[in-house]
Amino acid sequence: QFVSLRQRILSAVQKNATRGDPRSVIRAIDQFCSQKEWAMNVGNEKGCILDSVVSEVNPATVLELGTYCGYSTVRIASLLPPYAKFITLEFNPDFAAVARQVIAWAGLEDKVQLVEGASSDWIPKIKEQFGIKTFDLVFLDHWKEHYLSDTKLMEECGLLRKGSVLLADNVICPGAPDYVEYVRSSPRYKSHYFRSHLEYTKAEENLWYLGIIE
Ligand SMILES: O=C(NCCCCc1cc2ccncc2s1)c1cc(-c2ccc(F)cc2)cc(O)c1O
Ligand SMILES: [Mg+2]
Repeated sequence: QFVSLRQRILSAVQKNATRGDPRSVIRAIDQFCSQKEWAMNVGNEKGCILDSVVSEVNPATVLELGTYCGYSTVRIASLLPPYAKFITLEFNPDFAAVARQVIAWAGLEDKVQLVEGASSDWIPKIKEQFGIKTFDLVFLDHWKEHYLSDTKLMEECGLLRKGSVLLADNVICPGAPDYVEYVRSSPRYKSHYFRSHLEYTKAEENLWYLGIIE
């Protein structure tokens, strides 16, 4: 019968990755997506940039918007200090179900809280639900047309502080032009981009780095 792409990604992890070894989980997904079928994981090229930003920020609190199969969730969680609080939001319950199993296979289920639902519903509830004051790092990889509205919502909810870092995937492809325009023209942000390519392709892409300065 029909097996969904996300199920095939999970099977590739369970077949080719070692339980409790996050790097082998990442490698298994990248091999599957570059050799068998494209999928919208952040991928290894942008993933290495993500790793370097996580390592540099060394965040105590992290929010990921858009879990998908948990590929970037595993990359981030494997680099966090033991006391860190990491929340990842996923809207699609089928993606969330696969991501939970991928995160568990990597042995990182205790480092991440996967929350199902829409970012616009959850962002206003994070402070009281999870006892988090502000986020040191936010990785935006969900609906591209919600990057701007959700960034403004996080500001309004007091979830961002001076020094918070926002890292956004896909600002070129599929693109988040209103977000880029807003953050580039705002005095509150120091922004720059990392040149890269769309996952598993040669298409031009950037990761957009944002530092909150006020
Ligand atoms: O749409 C993308 N990613 C978001 C999926 C939306 C899932 C959501 C999560 C969530 C959580 C909380 N609230 C609301 C939401 S909505 C995406 C698409 C491409 C792409 C690139 C070229 C193509 F030809 C075709 C697709 C590449 C990427 O790296 C992506 O990230
Ligand atoms: Mg993406």
